[in-house]
Amino acid sequence: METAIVLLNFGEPSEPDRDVVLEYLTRIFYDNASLEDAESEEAAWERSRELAKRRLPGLMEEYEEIGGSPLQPQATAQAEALDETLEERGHDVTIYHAMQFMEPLIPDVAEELAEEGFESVLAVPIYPLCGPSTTVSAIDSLEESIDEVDGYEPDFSSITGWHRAPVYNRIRAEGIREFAEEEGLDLSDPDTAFVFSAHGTPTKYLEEGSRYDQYVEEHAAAIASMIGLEEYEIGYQNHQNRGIDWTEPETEEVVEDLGDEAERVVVEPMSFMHEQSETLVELDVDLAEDAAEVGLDLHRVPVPHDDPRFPGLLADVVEPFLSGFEPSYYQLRQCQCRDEPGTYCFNAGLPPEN
Ligand SMILES: C=CC1=C(C)c2cc3[nH]c(cc4nc(cc5[nH]c(cc1n2)c(C)c5CCC(=O)O)C(CCC(=O)O)=C4C)c(C)c3C=C
Ligand SMILES: [Fe+2]
Repeated sequence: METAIVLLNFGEPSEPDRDVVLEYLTRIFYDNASLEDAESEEAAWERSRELAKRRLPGLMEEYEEIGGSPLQPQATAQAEALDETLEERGHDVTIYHAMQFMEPLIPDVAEELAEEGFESVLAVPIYPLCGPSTTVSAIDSLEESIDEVDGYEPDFSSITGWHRAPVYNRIRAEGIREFAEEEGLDLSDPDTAFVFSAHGTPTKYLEEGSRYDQYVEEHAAAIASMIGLEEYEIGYQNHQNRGIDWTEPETEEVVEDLGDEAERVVVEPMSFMHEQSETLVELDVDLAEDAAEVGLDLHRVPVPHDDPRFPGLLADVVEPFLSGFEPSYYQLRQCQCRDEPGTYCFNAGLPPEN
């Protein structure tokens, strides 16, 4: 029985093309339409187009600055590396990658899976920290798209949160250590501040039960203790377009406040497994400028998208599904963020907050 593994990503335009970026933004806003109370689906699309038009000039500027996003080639390389690793391990499997908001779009990939007739499909979102608008929404979208294909009913499973996988933590911790060494930084120097920067999320999603902020906090604590960091800050990169509340504090504010305390700041972009506008522009350009204004040199840790251990980590995570043994043998358990049959993660045992 051949299995398809679908690596799910956010997607980002490879070229700064206005029409493409407008459509990309419209899809993102529509996917998050539940943040507001639209009266109908048509009204939700209308509102998404309005928000997209408003956001377009700013985002175009970002893509022009970097000549388009490198996310797509990096995601393709990850899929190829996983393919090779699984082949070396003797698994008969085909790897796809699908994007929530850019081609190859999830519904198109679902059609392809049906045409090829895979009997089993495993969805693996490449988001290190499970969240409702990314991990959960991407899996929902793939399962719904498969359901919509007439007469196609493969076994469907998915893996949501994998930030607790030990190898992943080692990749991030060693990445920080190596970067500090290369840049000649002493992370224990009181003049060197450290900030974990996470993509933010609307607080409405947390109120509805997402544990994203807790994952951010526990992962930052684990990495800090692996690298012997006693003091650090967490900041969120927010996308406030609708006048609703997002996670606090913002990375920008955190860095501005550090101006009185340190000479430099090291920033770890903990939410990402690809370089993209959030790292290459929001951090490397905009945040570096904000930091300079308060007298801080900013050093941004690179995203370990091509770490040679990453394909092995993904292969370990998917192995029970390919070999037919019980995923709980590897501590994978029923996911609580997506409480659907066949959805597994490493996070189910999260202690309740307070
Ligand atoms: C490659 C680009 C992006 C990644 C990866 C990404 C990850 C990510 N996003 C959220 C939560 C939200 N993001 C939202 C909007 C949004 N995100 C990106 C890009 C990436 N996000 C863009 C271009 C946009 C559009 C808005 C903008 O200002 O640029 C939203 C929706 C907000 C809304 O509808 O009002 C959410 C929610 C998380 C948690 C995450 C994790 C890695
Ligand atoms: Fe986002």
